[in-house]
Amino acid sequence: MGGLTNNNGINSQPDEEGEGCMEMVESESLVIRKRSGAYLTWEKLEVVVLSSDGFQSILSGINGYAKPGEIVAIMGPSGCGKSTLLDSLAGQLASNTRNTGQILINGRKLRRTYGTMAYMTQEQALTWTLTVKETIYYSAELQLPKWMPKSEKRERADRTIREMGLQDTVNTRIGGWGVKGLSGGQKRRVSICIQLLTHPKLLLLDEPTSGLDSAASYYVMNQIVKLTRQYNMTVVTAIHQPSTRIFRLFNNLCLLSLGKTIYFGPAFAANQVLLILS
Ligand SMILES: Nc1ncnc2c1ncn2[C@@H]1O[C@H](COP(=O)(O)OP(=O)(O)OP(=O)(O)O)[C@@H](O)[C@H]1O
Repeated sequence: MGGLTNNNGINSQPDEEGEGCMEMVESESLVIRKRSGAYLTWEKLEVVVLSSDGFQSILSGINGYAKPGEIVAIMGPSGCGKSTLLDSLAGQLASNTRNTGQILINGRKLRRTYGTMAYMTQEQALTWTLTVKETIYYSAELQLPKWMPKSEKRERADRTIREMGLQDTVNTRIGGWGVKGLSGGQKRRVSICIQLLTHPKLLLLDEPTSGLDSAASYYVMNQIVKLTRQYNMTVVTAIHQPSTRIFRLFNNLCLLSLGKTIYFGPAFAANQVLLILS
């Protein structure tokens, strides 16, 4: 079947539970309530980089899980392997790497179908000449399935714009290269908005708050928490030095050091570990 392919290379077909079909005949809110979640597990993950001298280990024996309606934060010093873990979970590792271990969603291997997964990488590119509305409308056109009427795509785009608090900026250009446009925080929100369009069951975010001040960071993370609960999403996010207020929003913490898990468990219970490490 030839469905649309979005910017993550995900095929815009109904997933194995046929949810795309349900959406054709039922209201969105009903579909959201009916959606089963994605229980993600990763076990004995190993990632190595291949080079002319042999190979170098980047991740070693990593285990963890993420549940629907909850957020797992991946933390650790720069270079410890946070992005590599997210790339592995997304099935988007660089071609010079090899991985072993098991990544399962609801006990099965990841099938990259419409609405299953969205991944916001650190370098998500936006077209600086487009307005926010154009960016989100074009993304909706590309990512949402062919069978969805244009009016519904627009509705979904408008709703997602509101959910990320971007309604006052819809006619502002993204900007860049000397052209005044959105603030850094607003750009991150546009990037997240694009990923949310398909209502993914699993959302992977690499540093959604990088470059933002503490108020903007809190706003972004708090919105993500609300949407995680509302859509029963499973969220895994890499984050660098979150404030205490943001840290309290996380359910579980996966703390990495030199490519190994040094803590995985409830974020509230991690204070002692973080104190010892600081
Ligand atoms: N494709 C690759 N080729 C060579 N080395 C790589 C590759 N991918 C990752 N690495 C190396 O693996 C280590 C972990 O990188 P990774 O980007 O996962 O770290 P990180 O914790 O996300 O860092 P940061 O917080 O700075 O973004 C680094 O030393 C990096 O240079």
